[in-house]
Amino acid sequence: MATPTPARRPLMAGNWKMNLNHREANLLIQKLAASLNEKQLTDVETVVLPPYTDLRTVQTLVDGDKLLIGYGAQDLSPHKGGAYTGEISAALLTALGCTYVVVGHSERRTYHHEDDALVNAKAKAALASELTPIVCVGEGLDIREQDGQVAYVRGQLDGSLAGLTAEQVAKLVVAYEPVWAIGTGKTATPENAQEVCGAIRQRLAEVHGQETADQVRVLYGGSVKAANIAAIMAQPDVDGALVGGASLDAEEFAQICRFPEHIAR
Ligand SMILES: O=C[C@H](O)COP(=O)(O)O
Repeated sequence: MATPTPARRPLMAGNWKMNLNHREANLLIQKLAASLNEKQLTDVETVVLPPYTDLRTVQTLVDGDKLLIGYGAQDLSPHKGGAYTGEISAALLTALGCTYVVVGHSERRTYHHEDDALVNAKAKAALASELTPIVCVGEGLDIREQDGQVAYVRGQLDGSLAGLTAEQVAKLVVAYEPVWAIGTGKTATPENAQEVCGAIRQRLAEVHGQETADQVRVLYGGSVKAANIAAIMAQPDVDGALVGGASLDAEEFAQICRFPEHIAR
C-alpha cells in the first residue's frame, strides 16, 4: 500500500525587497497582524522578509505581541563571520530571531552574479545555523521561449543543493520564480507553475527519495496577487508563494494568506 503523502503546511512569504524603512515596517506588521486571526495564521504560515534594517523592529513587534508571524532575511553571507565588510552572517540573523533566509533570488543572481556554487554555500551556511533557506530557481524568458524551463531549473536545483543530505533537503524550501514573471504583471499560468514545481519535486525524489521530496515545500513566485493565488494554490505541487510587490500592501498580502477562503467561495 502506498504511504499517504504528509500534508505540507502552506507558506506565504512576503519579500519586501529594498522597500520600507523601519517605521513603515512597524505599520505594515501591525496592519497585517490585525488582518489575520489566529486560525488563519495557524492554517497558513505567514512570513515576512524585510530589509536587514527592519529586522530589529519586526523582532520587537513579533516578540512583544507574541504574533504568529515569522520573519527572515533576503540574503546572507556564506561566511561565518569576520572581515567581510557589508555582509551579514547566519549567526547575526538568528540572533535577531530570524527563521528564514532567501538564497539565490534571481535579482541576486542577475545583479550580483551569484552562481549555483555560491547559492549552495549560502544554503549550507543557513542550514548550519538552523535557518531555513528559501532556495530560488527559475528560468529567463529566452529559456522559456525555447521550452527549456524544466531542464534549466533541474540544473539550477542540482547545483544549488549539491552535497546536502536528504535530512537537510527535507528542511528547506524551494521557490520557483520564472524571471519573466517577476514584477512584470505576467503571472505564469497555474499549469506553468505546476509543470516546473512538479518537476522540482520529481528531481528531489530522484536524488533524495520520495519521502524527502514529499516534505519539501515548493513555492511559486512571480506577480502573485490576491486575485490569482487561489488558482495557483490549487496545483498539487505548489505549497505556497514568494510574494514581492503585493506583500508591500498589508491588506493585499493578508488576502493572499487567507487564500483558503477564496477557494471555499
Ligand atoms: O521574491 C519575490 C519575487 O521576486 C516576485 O516578485 P513580484 O511578486 O513583485 O513579481
